[in-house]
Amino acid sequence: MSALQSIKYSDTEGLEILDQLLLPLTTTYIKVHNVDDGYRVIKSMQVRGAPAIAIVGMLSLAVELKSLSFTSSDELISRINQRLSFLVTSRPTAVNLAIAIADLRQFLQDNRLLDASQLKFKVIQRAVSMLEEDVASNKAIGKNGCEAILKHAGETGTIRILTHCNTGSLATAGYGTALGVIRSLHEVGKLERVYCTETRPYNQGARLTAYELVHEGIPSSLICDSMAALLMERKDITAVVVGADRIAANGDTANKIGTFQLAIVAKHFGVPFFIAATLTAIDMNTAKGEDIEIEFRPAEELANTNGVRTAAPGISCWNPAFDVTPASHIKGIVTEKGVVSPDRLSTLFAS
Ligand SMILES: CSC[C@H]1O[C@H](OP(=O)(O)O)[C@H](O)[C@@H]1O
Repeated sequence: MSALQSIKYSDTEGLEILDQLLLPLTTTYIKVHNVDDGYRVIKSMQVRGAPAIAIVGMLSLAVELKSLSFTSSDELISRINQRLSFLVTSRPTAVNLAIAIADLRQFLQDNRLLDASQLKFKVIQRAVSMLEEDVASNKAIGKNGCEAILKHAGETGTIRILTHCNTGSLATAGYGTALGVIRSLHEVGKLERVYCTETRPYNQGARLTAYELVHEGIPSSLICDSMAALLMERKDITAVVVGADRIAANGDTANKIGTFQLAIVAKHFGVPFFIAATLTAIDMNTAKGEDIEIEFRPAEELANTNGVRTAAPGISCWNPAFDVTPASHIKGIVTEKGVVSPDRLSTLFAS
């Protein structure tokens, strides 16, 4: 059965995103007509996941440009740069969108001599190509991560994986990063069971990862975040595999809140901790984890569940959406180009 599709794009139908705030009980697609819509659905987390954020952001620019005409490439470039400066402020921690924006700005500079219609066509083509490129990258991540975990496990029997948040088809253009590794292990018949954390307060695990795993019949169990230590003590977990929103040059990794404590518990029990991410989540311009901006989300997202107040009225909330796992707690970073230790990220970019 095919995985769930978070992003739909066609030349004729334009751009639609699956409203992930309503999953898993309601499946509703929302039309995105321009960058204002793109910014809104990203900031509200109707679409989320570092790769999906980058793809929807760039496709929202593409659909906006298709509705406009320009008299010169200078006018086109000025419009695009102004919209990109707005779009990049939608969510600060994940770097994928910022990298895609920086790459597009360079592309515009390098191709500023093209006429407006040629340049507009190429900008739209770049955005559309991100969909296929992301799926291909995720499948390579899945293969590389599967091989690395089986090698660590000594290829004997089947294995048990713990994962956090949602890093599957709902966080990407398809297949997923950490969940792509899990899919690959399942496809080769080596996955005994995957445990997914609830991932409070947005519940990406309980609502989205569990949805993907059940949808595809992958053997899985849901745990709440506070059960992770007992799980690793009692269930012989082979490895922890999670995603990344921004990997600093020294290998420190920002990911969904709760990742850092999983890494601490994994280190305590000697369970290898893997990050799975595309190269576009690696930010070599940010030296270390403490330099990564952590997004804080509205108190209501912590105090409420499905819009119903659960916390005592009047209590204040501290609601960071991410934390940073130090490189010292990470065994390997799984990418589409291979698996490296956190201190060898630069080798991924060597020509
Ligand atoms: C491959 S998704 C990467 C990353 O994005 C998620 O954050 P959010 O749901 O807030 O967008 C989570 O941290 C995933 O690990």
